[in-house]
Amino acid sequence: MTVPPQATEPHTETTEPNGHWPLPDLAARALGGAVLTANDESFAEKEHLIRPYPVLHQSATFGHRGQLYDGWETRRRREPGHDWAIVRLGAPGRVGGIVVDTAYFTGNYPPEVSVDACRLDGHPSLTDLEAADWHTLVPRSTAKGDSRNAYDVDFPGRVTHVRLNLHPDGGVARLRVHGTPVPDPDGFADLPLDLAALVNGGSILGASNAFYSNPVGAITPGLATSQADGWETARRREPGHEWLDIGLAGRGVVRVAELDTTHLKHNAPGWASIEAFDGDETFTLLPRTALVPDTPHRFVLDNDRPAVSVRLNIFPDGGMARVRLYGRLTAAALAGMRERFEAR
Ligand SMILES: NC(=O)NC(NC(N)=O)C(=O)[O-]
Repeated sequence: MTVPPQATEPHTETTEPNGHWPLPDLAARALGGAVLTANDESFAEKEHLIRPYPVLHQSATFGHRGQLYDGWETRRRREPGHDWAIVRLGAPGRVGGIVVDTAYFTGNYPPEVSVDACRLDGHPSLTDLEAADWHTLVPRSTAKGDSRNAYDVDFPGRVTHVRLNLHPDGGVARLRVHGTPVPDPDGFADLPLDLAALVNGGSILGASNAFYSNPVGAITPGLATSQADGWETARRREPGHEWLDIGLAGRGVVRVAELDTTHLKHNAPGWASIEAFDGDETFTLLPRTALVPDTPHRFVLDNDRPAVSVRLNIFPDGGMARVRLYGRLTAAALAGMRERFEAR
């Protein structure tokens, strides 16, 4: 199916099943996720499963293989067994919840699904994956048609790949694998890193307003593709200002802040400041500073104090395409990261 890109899914559609601040989707294409293989994709291609966009549908749009779907759809199975697809997580980590979205699949959704996981660090081949030790994340469970089927997951340890199983066959529009990244500290060597980056273990802890987009975009790799890709608030009509709280990859010293207002042409904040938190202590990383629209700004900070989280204040409102906080983890934080990576 040829489906044009839409704005990325709004914040409200990515809420994590147990109701906390949404855990990011570890399978997201923007993080490097990929649908590696499927046993069957006769009706519709497996790659649709991790598209970041809301599901599109037009009824009675028949192609050479039947109705076109923005999802993965297998043929009607005439022999025993089930269908499956394997997805590589862009950010390997601990999985907290899975969403199997069957939007628009009504007469052809799988009545039951299950999800397995494995951990194969490095760059495994499909043959390696076939031979891997797979564990159950979601046992065989009922799925509804045309619905966001959300399943809680309680599975310890780092997952690198998931396998979605359809019992016995059918179509699924999207697969979201919500969780917490567990990075490999070896990848950092002894280099400074972006302590805010999701793939390095940074997280969004809260936001005063996330009306237009999921703020996790602001700590996602690469340049923002449009205004929908980043953090954008509604227009503020009361006194005060908006803010975004970011958990750092670990306790570390931030030396350079990058505040990128790219694509925010008529809605960039006028000014920004950054406060840092370390236990009971609060200190200023960046005093209130003027910003310009549609521009990546780099600020070298006069700082040698470690912090565990920061608050980015924007005045009075607007958003931020990307926030990068370059610095170094403390030795203890690096050791903690290694422990989490090695936990099985
Ligand atoms: N892509 C399809 O045409 N799938 C199905 N049929 C319709 N009409 O959606 C089916 O499962 O037979």
